[in-house]
Amino acid sequence: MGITLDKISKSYGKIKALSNISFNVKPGELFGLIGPDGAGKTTLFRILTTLLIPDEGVATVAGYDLVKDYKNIRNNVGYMPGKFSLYQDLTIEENLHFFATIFGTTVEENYQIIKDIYVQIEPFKHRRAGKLSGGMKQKLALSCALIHKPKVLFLDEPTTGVDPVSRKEFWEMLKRLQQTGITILVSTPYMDEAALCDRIALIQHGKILEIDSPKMIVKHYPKPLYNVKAHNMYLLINSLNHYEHKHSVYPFGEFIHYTDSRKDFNPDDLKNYLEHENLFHVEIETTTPTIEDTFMELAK
Ligand SMILES: Nc1ncnc2c1ncn2[C@@H]1O[C@H](COP(=O)(O)OP(=O)(O)OP(=O)(O)O)[C@@H](O)[C@H]1O
Repeated sequence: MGITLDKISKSYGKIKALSNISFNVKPGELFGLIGPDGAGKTTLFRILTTLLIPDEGVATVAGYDLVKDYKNIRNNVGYMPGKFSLYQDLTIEENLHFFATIFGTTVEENYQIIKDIYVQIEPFKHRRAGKLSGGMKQKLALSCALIHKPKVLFLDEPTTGVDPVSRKEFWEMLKRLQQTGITILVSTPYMDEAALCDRIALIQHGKILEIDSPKMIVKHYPKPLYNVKAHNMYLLINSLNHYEHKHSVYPFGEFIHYTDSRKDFNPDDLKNYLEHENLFHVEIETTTPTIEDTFMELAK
């Protein structure tokens, strides 16, 4: 029970939030939507969870048509919106019971599905949701999104504003959840999380740039990429930016990621140029593009 989208478009007045979006998420797949703020991720989630109607295009979720079968979609999907979705004045336990009740089920009936996640916040079950840490809110929101045993789970930036340890734990949880057969569509602006998905779609300005597995998506990087290092990073980046043959220059950890506009680029030419610019200890070596490099290049 996956997801299919065919030429979905949506505008808010003059703003084209989504433009001709087509892709499939296979049943049981963990699929990532990767893009910066304003790329259109939330709009896409709201359409797929039947909270917004697209201007154009058709889509199915868990085998149901977005418009015709919207009630079935609502009963069969779990949605964890990016903005906090819980009732702040209700306790952990009350929030969970509330979500179970509106879906016509009970916490006891489906406890097995959330047990792994819920046991971590159960000791605080009488605490109001408004008083929880980011990581605890996130676990509660996920428990609430799962309590009616959905076939498809939508997670909109679930780790934004969450500390690195909780982020890591969250992704371990998602992987375990995936083993139960649920289809997961998750959005994130973090490229390290993209690498943990089965497949990813890179999205910007409402358009899909590329879709592939994290391993294969970097093969879409169109040029040889180089790590460049020298004694003074500030001078290095300035000099590279002024080099007439530069195609792209991005700081990347202890290196600058550099591509050249020429087909017959010889790194020795660049080295000579940089040494003329008074840079010492210049090192240039080829490197493998990351998902972030690929995104930056395709988004140009
Ligand atoms: N209700 C609205 N009215 C007008 N414009 C909107 C509305 N909602 C979103 N937009 C615009 O549509 C575009 C896509 O927004 P959307 O929220 O879907 O992106 P996003 O990738 O989820 O980003 P973010 O993480 O910032 O929410 C943006 O340019 C945004 O400003």
